[in-house]
Amino acid sequence: MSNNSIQAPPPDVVRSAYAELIVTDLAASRRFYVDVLGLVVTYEDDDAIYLRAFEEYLHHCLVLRRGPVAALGRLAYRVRSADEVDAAEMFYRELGVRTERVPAGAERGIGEAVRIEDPLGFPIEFFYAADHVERFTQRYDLHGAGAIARLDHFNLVVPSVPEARKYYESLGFKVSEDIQDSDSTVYAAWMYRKSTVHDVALTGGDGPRLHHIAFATQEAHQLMHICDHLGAVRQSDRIERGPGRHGVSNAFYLYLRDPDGHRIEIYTHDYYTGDPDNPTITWDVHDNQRRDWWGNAVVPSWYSEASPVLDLDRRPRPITERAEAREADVTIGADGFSYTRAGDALAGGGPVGFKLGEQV
Ligand SMILES: O=C1C=CC(S(=O)(=O)O)=CC1(O)O
Ligand SMILES: [Fe+2]
Repeated sequence: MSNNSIQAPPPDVVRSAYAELIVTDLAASRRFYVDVLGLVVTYEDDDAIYLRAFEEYLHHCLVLRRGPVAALGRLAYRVRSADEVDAAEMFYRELGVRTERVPAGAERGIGEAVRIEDPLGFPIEFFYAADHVERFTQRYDLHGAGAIARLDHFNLVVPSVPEARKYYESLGFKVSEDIQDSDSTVYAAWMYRKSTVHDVALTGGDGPRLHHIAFATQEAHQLMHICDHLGAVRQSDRIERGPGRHGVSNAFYLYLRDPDGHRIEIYTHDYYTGDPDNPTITWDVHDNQRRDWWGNAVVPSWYSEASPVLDLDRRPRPITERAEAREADVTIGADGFSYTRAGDALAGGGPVGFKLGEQV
């Protein structure tokens, strides 16, 4: 995919702004996202629930829409002005991907927008105008102990991380961190427009698929409360990975699976990346602490499972297999208890690379 011939400038993306998830049981999803996660309902009807987090004043950051098959309906980036919606239309028409202009209200609470099937196969919307609603930042009378502050990022499963990185760099995103190995295979990358570690993460795998949507909290104890709440309602099986401390991003993290299996990350305390010379951190795929700073295992489902994505006609996108090595196949760190340091030779000729003995 070459962008050499593109004349039109890319849209000025501010941040990841909302996602639309297709869910098969709206009531069950409501019990998870509202009753457990505590997201605020801006609007709901029989077909959809519009949710926002406590620091947000736009109409929603998440749309749960009832449908026959659980999938990603749309990811939306907010751009800096109405003119940038025009820029998005010009940029993508020149790029030659499917591009549609939709009127204000095509999505409740959102103004005029441009929707595309991006070069990576994802359904993306660029918008500026949106309804403002009450911001509950200091409505501590409404916050639960697990209060979620805002939407933070999207994590996308893509067959080629370098190809996806090049596309997002053409949109002005910069890389904060990535995971490589000694032959320069790239397994993952984190890219940003807002001044944090990422708005979008690229995870090497069969795609296009949605790996997860992440929400930020102010404090780590809010993640713990969500775990305690899930335990109290006997839904601890919604906890897939964590809580723990990431190596990449340094964020405290928790991964949950919603009633349809969509993965949701609750995430806090990453770091500032806003200076122009913010350095990129590259992790070795064999570093046991890259994905969990404490060296805890990454459960296999975290590498293998993700949500299918729909095209603009709401049909599931075909999946392309990753051609390069897969992290779960090559890593010797933070995955199913393997744990080795370069040059290790365990005493007594035992298996090299297992923490606490071989567990899988
Ligand atoms: O947001 C993230 C930050 C870090 C990590 S990792 O597991 O530490 O690589 C995963 C993640 O992409 O979900
Ligand atoms: Fe994440």
